[in-house]
Amino acid sequence: MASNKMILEASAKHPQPGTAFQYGTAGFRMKADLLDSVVFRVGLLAALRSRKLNGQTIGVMITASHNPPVDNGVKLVDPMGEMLEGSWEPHATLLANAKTDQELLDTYNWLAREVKANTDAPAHVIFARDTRASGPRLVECLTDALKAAGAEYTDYKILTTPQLHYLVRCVNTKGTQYEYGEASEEGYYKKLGEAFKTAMTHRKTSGSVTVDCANGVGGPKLRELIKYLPRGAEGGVDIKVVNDDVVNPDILNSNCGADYVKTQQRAPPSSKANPMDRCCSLDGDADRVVYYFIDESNTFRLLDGDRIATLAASFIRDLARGAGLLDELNIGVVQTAYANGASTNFVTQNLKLPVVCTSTGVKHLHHAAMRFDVGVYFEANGHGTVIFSDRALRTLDKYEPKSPAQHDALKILRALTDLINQAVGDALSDMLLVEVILAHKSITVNEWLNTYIDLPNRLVRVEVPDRNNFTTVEGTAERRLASPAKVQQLIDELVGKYKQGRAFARASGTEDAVRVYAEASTRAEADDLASKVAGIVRSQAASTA
Ligand SMILES: CC(=O)N[C@H]1[C@@H](OP(=O)(O)O)O[C@H](CO)[C@@H](O)[C@@H]1O
Ligand SMILES: [Mg+2]
Repeated sequence: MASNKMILEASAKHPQPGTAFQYGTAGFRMKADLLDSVVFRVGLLAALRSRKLNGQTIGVMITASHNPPVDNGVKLVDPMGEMLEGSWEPHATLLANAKTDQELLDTYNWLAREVKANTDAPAHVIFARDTRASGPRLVECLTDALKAAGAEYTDYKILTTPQLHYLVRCVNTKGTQYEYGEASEEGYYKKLGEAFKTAMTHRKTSGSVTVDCANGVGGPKLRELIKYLPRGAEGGVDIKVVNDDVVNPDILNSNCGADYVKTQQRAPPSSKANPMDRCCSLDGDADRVVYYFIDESNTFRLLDGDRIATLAASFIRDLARGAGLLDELNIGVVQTAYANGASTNFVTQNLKLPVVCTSTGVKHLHHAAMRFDVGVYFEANGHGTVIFSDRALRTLDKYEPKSPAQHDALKILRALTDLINQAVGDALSDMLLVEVILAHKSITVNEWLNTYIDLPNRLVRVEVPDRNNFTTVEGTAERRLASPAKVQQLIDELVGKYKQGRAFARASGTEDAVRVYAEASTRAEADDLASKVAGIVRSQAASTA
């Protein structure tokens, strides 16, 4: 039973440090030292959210993903394993910014009335954390809140972010026709392992895959998962795990991991991979993956989220056709404006599938993907997954194949619905998906790369006095600026001068900067366009400051 006195007393242990906080694209994320009060307050909100949703279980993940080891963060997971509903993000911000314990209590009680949540009703919360040194302390802040708010909770200790999302979905679907899986860490490995084995029937991977785990939680979890997977010789996959040192928390995300590889456009310096070896990198909480290799002329080649999306869409489309279900299933791809134009063309022109462009941030992509029977969504940086609608699952379930070939395709499609994490993008599950597809298509990473040629592109970060001056036009998926006045017009005039030119600028949702993206038919043109657009942004930002 929650009591005002208990909340006041517990809150007094975790005073607000006088910082202004905001629940952003990826929850709260910053220097771990500043987060005690934030995590405490997120605990109160998790209890409230569970109560609002009739006692369904809410997840809390403590992680700062690819950020440096001194940072940490916290985010909420809704009952089906999806991100917190957008309309509740301001509630989190409001609680985090209450200045005193009394103000916090008043805000909490006001919020409970506002959302019509009975603070005495049962509340259920589960949580986990990544490997950061600040994790255990922040867990104490969280449990102080859950106790004070009278919520029942389970501590799942150290997990990847997608594992926690999986568990939330399992707990909330238990005993229903949509039961997602066994609500335990082992249940996660078993589900992926069995689906992988089925999807690999009569196939084998070529060579091995080297997985850089960013010295984060993905390392020990991948080692565990491997125990449930058949090896290469048994029709499975040989996985070499590297950068999996979680004993020394200071090397997390340091010169390795998906963010390093994507932003630096190079393999981790520690990599011992030979030319043409298949490699991939996870990020610090294992919800993001990119593939890469060094080609025969020693050039680094990246296979990012766009490449995974096109590979998956092409495979699933072929399977649907093979099963005789292509007309039954509405398959689509969801990208953001950062997707390479060549990938968008490949999907629409070669695969003949629809592409939807959304604002940045996985929750936008996930939402748009839900409108398809099979929605393939990835951000270029490797966040993403494939989701199957209830209608698609029912169709796959009741369909009776009319030939052995249809039977085989259907079997693989069904296995994919279990292999691919339906709650959220999952680096471990996505990696197994890529391995399955490469084995089925019997292609190398080089052949995968040559499916289409990327347009040269450049992403530039521009620091401005106030990024909030940069707003986008609604309905354009952040591809056009509404303010400062004239900027968009100047960008348009410039872009028209470049062959296959495309460029846009938008304020980052996670960093204090404006991001400029440009692509064009040659490297020199893409670089030139990016630097000129950045110049426009800088000068207009200065004139509006
Ligand atoms: C260009 C880019 O990579 N943007 C990233 C970054 O968002 P920004 O709003 O651009 O800062 O962080 C998000 C959260 O991790 C991620 O979803 C997104 O893809
Ligand atoms: Mg992450």
